[in-house]
Amino acid sequence: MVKVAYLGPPGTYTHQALAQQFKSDVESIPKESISSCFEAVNNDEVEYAVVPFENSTNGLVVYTLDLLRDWFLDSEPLFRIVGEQFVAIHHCLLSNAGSLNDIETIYSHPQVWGQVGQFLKEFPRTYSRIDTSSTSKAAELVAEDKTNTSACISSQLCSLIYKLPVLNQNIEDNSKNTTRFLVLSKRALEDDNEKFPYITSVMFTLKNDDPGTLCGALDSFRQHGVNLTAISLRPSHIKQWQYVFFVEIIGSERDENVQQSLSSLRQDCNVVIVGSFRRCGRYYEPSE
Ligand SMILES: O=C(O)C(=O)C[C@]1(C(=O)O)C=C[C@@H](O)C=C1
Repeated sequence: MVKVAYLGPPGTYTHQALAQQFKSDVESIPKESISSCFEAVNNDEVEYAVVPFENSTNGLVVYTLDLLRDWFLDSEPLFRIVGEQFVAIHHCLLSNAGSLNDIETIYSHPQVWGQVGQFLKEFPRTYSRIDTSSTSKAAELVAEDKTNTSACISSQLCSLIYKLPVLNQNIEDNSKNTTRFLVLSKRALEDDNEKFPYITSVMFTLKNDDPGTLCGALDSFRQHGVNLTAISLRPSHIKQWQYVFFVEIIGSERDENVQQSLSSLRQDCNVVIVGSFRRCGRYYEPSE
């Protein structure tokens, strides 16, 4: 039986990502925050943790990016990103209210508001918006509310778990709305799908701010024929206006051209490899 931590309580989209990744013989352990998922994997309470990383409509989950920076920038922990999952995200409005006109408060996770902008713009009345630690926490709160004037934006699964009627479904702006999740662990996942490429996730800071340093850093990948597919940045928290850059490249850290590109990147940058893992097949078809 493998123990896996996830952002709880039960019914989150992260819980669905976990179920997609670990099909049997799994003990799912809900945590109150993404940061407790990192801690659980670091202190061996669990073998794996699943955390949200980015959404196709609303972008990066900055909490996760900041945790990666905080755990990896100074000291490399024993765990890494060992896999990814993609979940097709279809949001519902759940409530015990008789109609939308009775709803005074809507609860959801902060990542969600930007995914359902159109639905909320057309909402028939004014309401207060309250952020929760997850979409299922929102459902838990609405289920406990005896006034029947609150609603949550959560998954269809939450309607079953928390016994809340679905007032509206598929309220996401984009029908292809998808969230990407990361699997963290001290040990690799079984590598069973050789037809998909490897992805390597790298974090770096610049050693100096001379003209061309950042450009040269990125050119390390081009020089060695490595496909750089994503770049994001966060404040480094070391020095004012210094950034930590997160990049993703196609290829395994064991590939010769990846190793060469990383050694040329190291000339002007402090570099940390955050993970090197097989691309998940759902990247191509998230609802498969
Ligand atoms: O609250 C949840 O259900 C989560 O799993 C978190 C989360 C996120 O952080 O992006 C995951 C998917 C959705 O994009 C909305 C929320």
